[in-house]
Amino acid sequence: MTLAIEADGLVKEYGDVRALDGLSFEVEPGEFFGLLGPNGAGKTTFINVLVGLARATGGRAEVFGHDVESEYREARNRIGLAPQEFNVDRFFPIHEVLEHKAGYHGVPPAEAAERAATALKTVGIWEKRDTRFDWLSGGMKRRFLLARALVTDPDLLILDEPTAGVDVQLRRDLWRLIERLNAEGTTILLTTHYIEEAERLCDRVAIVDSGRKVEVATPDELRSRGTDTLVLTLESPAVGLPDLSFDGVHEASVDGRELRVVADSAGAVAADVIRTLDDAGIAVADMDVRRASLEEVFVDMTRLDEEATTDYERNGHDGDAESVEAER
Ligand SMILES: Nc1ncnc2c1ncn2[C@@H]1O[C@H](COP(=O)(O)OP(=O)(O)OP(=O)(O)O)[C@@H](O)[C@H]1O
Repeated sequence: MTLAIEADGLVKEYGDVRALDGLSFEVEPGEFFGLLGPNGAGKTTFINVLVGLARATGGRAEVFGHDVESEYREARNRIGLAPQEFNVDRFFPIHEVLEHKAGYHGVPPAEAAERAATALKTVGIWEKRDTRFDWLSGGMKRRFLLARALVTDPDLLILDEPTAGVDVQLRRDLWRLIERLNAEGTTILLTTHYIEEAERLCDRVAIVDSGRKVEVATPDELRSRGTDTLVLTLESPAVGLPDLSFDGVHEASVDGRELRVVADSAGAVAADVIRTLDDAGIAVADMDVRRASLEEVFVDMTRLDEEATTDYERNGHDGDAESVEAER
């Protein structure tokens, strides 16, 4: 089966900045795939390489089997991109902007007009069709970027921070719409700073940092790598604690009536903790388990990666880079 995205050892250097440092991963057709990483991790650079806005310094990438450089047109025609920046022609009514876009991708005029209408209706701004982009509200601008990405009927929809700066209601509307597109077969590549968004929408996520892949897994798998916190409410404030250092327990602390036990798995230690408390004459009134959020795991993973890089650099790596490539 042809992969939707195949990136293999991608490198992108801007002067002495290595925006991509050997990035490799694969996205299956029909997947909802998230790209997570801190600011400057290389997410937008990766997208720019896929859509031909930046030329990789090394490695290769394919979109539905087409090399993004040597088969630029074929690859690009499969992609709809809703970028982070509002890079829209501001002088034409928005329906015309969409028609031009479809025309540029080889769609004949009558069909282009039809597609423009459909895309505007899909994102819910059809009544604004004769308005210029500048006159749309911030939320409508986000909707419009999505319409523009959809007008070429893409197989791969790339959404770079699609809900940045929109209100909660619109964010949920956009989620529903994107989920529907995915259910209808469109492959989605999403970058977002709202980890909750990735957790809710994505089948798998890649965590990238400093231009490198740290991990690829389902949100659930990633969360299970974080720690659980067992929160016990005691009948009365505890003065001292019995020894709770069972296998898998990272720490135990008490504050008044609240005892918190941080462990790899709350389920694996709960019975031992309660029995030990009971033996020590400490009665438990209530118990709750809090699983690590994807956000916590993400922060841990990117911090660990940061520390590893620093050690590596301390040990003599000079990170040299060559000249800046001419951009397309
Ligand atoms: N055109 C450019 N010229 C020079 N450096 C660049 C250019 N584009 C990106 N960079 C650098 O490459 C690195 C990766 O940037 P990129 O925008 O890809 O990160 P990002 O993960 O998308 O970040 P954010 O989450 O902030 O959007 C950064 O250090 C950035 O400063």
